[in-house]
Amino acid sequence: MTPGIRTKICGLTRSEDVLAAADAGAAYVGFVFFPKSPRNLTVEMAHALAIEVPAGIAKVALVVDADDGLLSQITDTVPIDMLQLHGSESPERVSDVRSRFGLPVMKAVGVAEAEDVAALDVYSEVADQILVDAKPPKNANLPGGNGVAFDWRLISARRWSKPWMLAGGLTPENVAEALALTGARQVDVSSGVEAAPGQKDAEKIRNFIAATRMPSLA
Ligand SMILES: O=C(O)c1ccccc1NCC(=O)[C@H](O)[C@H](O)COP(=O)(O)O
Repeated sequence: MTPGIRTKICGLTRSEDVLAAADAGAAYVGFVFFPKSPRNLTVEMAHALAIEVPAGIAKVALVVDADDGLLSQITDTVPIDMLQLHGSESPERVSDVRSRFGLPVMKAVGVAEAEDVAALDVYSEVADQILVDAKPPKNANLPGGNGVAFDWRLISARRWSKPWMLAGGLTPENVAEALALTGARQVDVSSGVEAAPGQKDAEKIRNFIAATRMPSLA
């Protein structure tokens, strides 16, 4: 087993899925606060799930262009460790959220073509982590969690000054190749470990994390 690759299982909605992620060795779990999403949680639901997460696994709250009211509601109610900003938040807003809420902030940046990569440099200056995700398809209802990958070669020679995660269309079958091509040390997955939108599949979670630990990724 190769230590070192850290996995975030995003969009958990059920207690059994939290336990499956923890048992499989997830480093982070993500809770989505976005009403249009099939993975959306109320703060009460998120609180109930968060208190079941074993110590040592970081709990991430994912929001999309959230105002301070929603962020306060989440941070006052749910014991989270990190905020994931997954909308079109500006670099200034990222800094503002960091200082107002006193939590590390991960900014998601969508990549579809070479020119999108520049934004990663900008956000890596202000965020604690960056999530290098696929840009949503044009007709998508969601800004993330679409199960769509981008061309990993676009970032294969790139490094940033902050920790970063690779996301977008990762699956148990392709994650080893994605890691080898990009050099990522952290990955984020939602759709690729689901049985249905919002319902994780314990075997897929296990297979996904096992695939990140292949000896070639040492
Ligand atoms: O999952 C959602 O429903 C969602 C809604 C709004 C913004 C982001 C959302 N998900 C983001 C993620 O789950 C991941 O951070 C990432 O986009 C990878 O998702 P996937 O391609 O499904 O593995």
